[in-house]
Amino acid sequence: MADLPSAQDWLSAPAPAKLNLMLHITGRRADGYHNLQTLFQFLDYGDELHFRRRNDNQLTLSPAVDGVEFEDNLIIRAARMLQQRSDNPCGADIRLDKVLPMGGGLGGGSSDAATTLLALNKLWDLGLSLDELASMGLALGADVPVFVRGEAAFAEGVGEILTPVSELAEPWFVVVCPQVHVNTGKIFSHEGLTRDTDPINIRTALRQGGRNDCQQVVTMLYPEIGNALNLLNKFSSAKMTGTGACIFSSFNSETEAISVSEQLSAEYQAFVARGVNLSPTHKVLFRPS
Ligand SMILES: C[C@@](CO)(OP(=O)(O)O)[C@H](O)COP(=O)(O)OP(=O)(O)OC[C@H]1O[C@@H](n2ccc(N)nc2=O)[C@H](O)[C@@H]1O
Ligand SMILES: Nc1ncnc2c1ncn2[C@@H]1O[C@H](COP(=O)(O)OP(=O)(O)O)[C@@H](O)[C@H]1O
Repeated sequence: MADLPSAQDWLSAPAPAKLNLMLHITGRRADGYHNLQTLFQFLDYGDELHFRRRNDNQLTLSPAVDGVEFEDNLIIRAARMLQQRSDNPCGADIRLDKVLPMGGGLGGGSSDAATTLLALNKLWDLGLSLDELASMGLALGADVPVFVRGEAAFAEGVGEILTPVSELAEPWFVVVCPQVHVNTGKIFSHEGLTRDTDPINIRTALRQGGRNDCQQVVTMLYPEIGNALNLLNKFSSAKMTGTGACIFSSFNSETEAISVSEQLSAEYQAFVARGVNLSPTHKVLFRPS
C-alpha cells in the first residue's frame, strides 16, 4: 500500500480576514484608482492553507475555488510569482480550507495570496524579505501588502503606504455577511461616490475613527446591506468593511458578541471574531509559541 503523507510534511498557516475600521476616499488618481485612508485590523478568523513541497515544478490546489479558474486563483498567481524568483524547480501541493465569503470586503483572496507568499518563501527557502514580498503582493491586489507585513496599519495611497499601529483596542466583533457579491470596480466608478474627504492624520484616525465613504453608494445599490446595517445598529454602531458586503460592530466581551450574533435573524450569516493587531499568519510562521 502506498504511504500516506504524514502531517509533518505539510506547512499549515492561517489566512485571516481583515476589517477596514474606517475608509475615507481622499481623491481620484490619473490612472482611475482612488487614494484612500483606511485603518486595517486583522481578525482571528479566516481561511487556512496547507503547503507540501514537491520535487518537480508542478502546483496543485484542492479544492478548487468555485468560479475562479486555477491560473486566476490568487494563491496560484502568488506561487507563480515566487517560482520566477527561484533558480531551482519548485512545486507544491496546496490545500485550502475556504471559510471567508468572496467579495465580502474581508480580504480573503488577498489574505490567501499573502499567506502563500510567506509560506512558500519559507518552504522553498527563497530568502526574500518582507519588503520584497509586499511589493510583489501589491501587483496582485492593493490589500495584499498589509497581510504580508502582518501588522494592523493605517494605510494611504491605494492601500500600500502602511504605518503600523499597535495601539488599536482588540475588541470582539460580530460580522454579518449579507449574501450579496459587491463588485469593487462598480462602486469605485459610481458617480455618486464621495471622493473628496479631507485627509486626516493618523492620530485623528486612531482617536476618532471615521466612516466608510463607500457605504452610502453600496447601500443604495444593495438594499440587503442597508437592512443588515439597520438590524446590527440596534445593538451597537455598525459599519461596512471595504466595499462590502460584510458589516461589523464591536463589543467589549466575547459573551456579549455571541449573545448579539444569536439574536440576529436566521436569514443572516454571521460570525464572532476578535480583532488582532498582529496577523495570525505571522504568529504561526514567525513566532510559534
Ligand atoms: C477598497 C478595498 C479596501 O480594503 O476594498 P475591498 O476589496 O477590501 O472591499 C480594497 O483596497 C480594494 O482592493 P482590491 O479588492 O484588491 O481591489 P482591486 O481588485 O485592485 O480593484 C478593483 C477595481 O476597483 C477600483 N479601485 C480599487 C482600489 C482603489 N484604491 N481605487 C479604485 O479605484 C479600480 O477600478 C479597480 O479596477
Ligand atoms: N483564493 C481566492 N479566494 C477568494 N477570492 C479569490 C481567490 N483568488 C481569486 N479570487 C477572486 O478575488 C475576488 C475578491 O475576493 P475577496 O478577496 O474574497 O473579496 P474582497 O476583496 O471583497 O474581500 C473574488 O471574487 C474572486 O474572483
